[in-house]
This record gives sequence, C-alpha cells and structure tokens, in this order.
Amino acid sequence: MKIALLGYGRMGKTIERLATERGHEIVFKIKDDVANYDLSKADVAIDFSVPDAAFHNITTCFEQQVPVISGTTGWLEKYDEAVEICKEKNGAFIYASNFSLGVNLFFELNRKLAEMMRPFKDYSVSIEEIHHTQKLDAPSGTAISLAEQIIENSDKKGWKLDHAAEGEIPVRAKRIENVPGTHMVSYDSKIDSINIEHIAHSREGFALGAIVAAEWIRDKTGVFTMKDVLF
Ligand SMILES: NC(=O)C1=CN([C@@H]2O[C@H](COP(=O)(O)OP(=O)(O)OC[C@H]3O[C@@H](n4cnc5c(N)ncnc54)[C@H](OP(=O)(O)O)[C@@H]3O)[C@@H](O)[C@H]2O)C=CC1
Ligand SMILES: O=C(O)C1=N[C@H](C(=O)O)C[C@H](O)C1
Repeated sequence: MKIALLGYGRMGKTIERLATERGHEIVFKIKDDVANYDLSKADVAIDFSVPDAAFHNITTCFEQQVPVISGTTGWLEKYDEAVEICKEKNGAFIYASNFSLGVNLFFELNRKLAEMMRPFKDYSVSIEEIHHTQKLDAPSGTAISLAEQIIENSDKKGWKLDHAAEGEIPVRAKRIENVPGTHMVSYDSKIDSINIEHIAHSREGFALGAIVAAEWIRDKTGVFTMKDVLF
C-alpha cells in the first residue's frame, strides 16, 4: 500500500517505521500545505499533524479522492463539517482520538462501568490524563472521548477542564516529560474508589492502529470509526 503521511513528527515517524516493516511504502512525508501536492499516487493518507491543519488536510484528501485516516486531536468542532464534505465527495474517512487497540478496549470498559455506576449516586466520577510536555491540546482527545462515553451512559450533562460544575465531569490534564499517554477514570466515594487506567508504554500502539485502519479503509467509501475496524 502506498501511504501519504500528513505530518511527519513523532507519530509520522513511528508510522513510517511500522508501515515499512509491514511492507507498505511511504510516498509522501508532508509538513506543509497538503493542497500543494498531487496525492493521486497514494492509496491512503494518514494525518497526524497539528490541530490548525487537520480539517484542511482531511478535506483536501476528500477533494483528491484519497481515503484518509486522521488521529490529530484538538480540531473536533469541525468534525461534523468534515463528515458532510466526505459524504458529498464520496470520500472515505476514519477519525479516532486514539487508534490503539488497548484504548479501544478501555473505551468499551469505560462505557460498561459508567452504565453499572449509574444508580450509585454516592460515587463521583472524574478523568485524569497525563501526556508529554510538547502536547498542544488539553484535555487530550482520548479524555474527551472518555467523558462523552460516560455522558452517554450516565446522568452527567457535560465535562469541564479542572473546575466542573454540579452535574459535569471534572477532567484534569497533567504534562510530564516523555509520557506517551496515560488515562484514568475514577469513581470515588467516602468508602472507597474504583479506578480504571490505560498506560501507553510507547507510541507504537497508536501507530499500529492507524496503519490497520488504513489497510481496512483502502477500498471503501464512507465515514467509519475504530469500532468498525476492530470489533
Ligand atoms: N489518535 C491517536 O491515536 C493519536 C493522536 N495523536 C495526535 O496526533 C497529532 C500529532 O502528534 P505528534 O506526532 O506527537 O506531533 P508532532 O508535533 O511530533 O508532529 C506534528 C507534525 O505535523 C507537522 N505539521 C505542521 N503543520 C502542518 C501542516 N499544515 N500540514 C501537515 N503537517 C504539518 C509538523 O511539522 P513541523 O515540525 O515542521 O512543524 C510535524 O511534523 C496531535 O494532534 C496528537 O494529539 C498523537 C498520538 C496518538
Ligand atoms: O498528543 C499525544 O501524544 C496523544 N494524543 C492523543 C490524544 O489527544 O488523546 C492520543 C494519545 O493519548 C497521545
């Protein structure tokens, strides 16, 4: 498979290494305006760039009829618009806040736990994420996904970074050198605490998941999620 990398930083480089090991070829390593390139020789584009560039990168792939996988976080206010454009252009698209198999299993556990905890009002739920100090967005896209999953399966009405109001989930974001990505969901009462945690030991899980998604979407059109790919 011929892959265009949109963004060639920590994730782009990890994807290059793992994709090459799986027999794929990297045909573009793009760090500037993707509209300057003719992507037609790529079978698929994988976008791990920056929040300000992601929407433009993704929609340019739709224009150029190249299926696109995006893991860039911090641009999601424009996700619905991207989906509409994908449908108009008959494109192919997967966005995931986290491509790792482990986190996608953790997402399922999070949904189930929220449903189980719903009747037990003595417990208060909170989310904590820890990432490396170069991260541009806070909270992480994964923490936002976790919060949305809890909201769908509980009486919570929203989430807030740090200072949540009544009925909202507090989300804390910590930045520590070299941490690839840690997420914890906690239910605390006076009597005890229940915690579930996912700790990424490297970026390989994110990169491998994005490559598996790219292999899966290659000959499809439509808007999909990692649930379609993995389960
Ligand atoms: N969904 C998931 O599983 C994961 C998502 N992420 C997300 O992926 C994104 C990238 O993470 P990471 O690789 O660590 O970040 P890096 O900062 O290491 O890489 C970002 C890359 O994007 C490039 N870039 C800047 N502007 C553009 C542009 N207009 N078009 C294309 N590329 C551009 C940068 O180039 P230059 O250096 O020249 O500025 C750099 O090569 C983040 O949003 C992060 O949150 C990260 C890990 C997993
Ligand atoms: O920026 C990162 O590094 C990561 N970003 C994603 C997020 O915002 O959730 C996924 C992963 O945790 C690493």
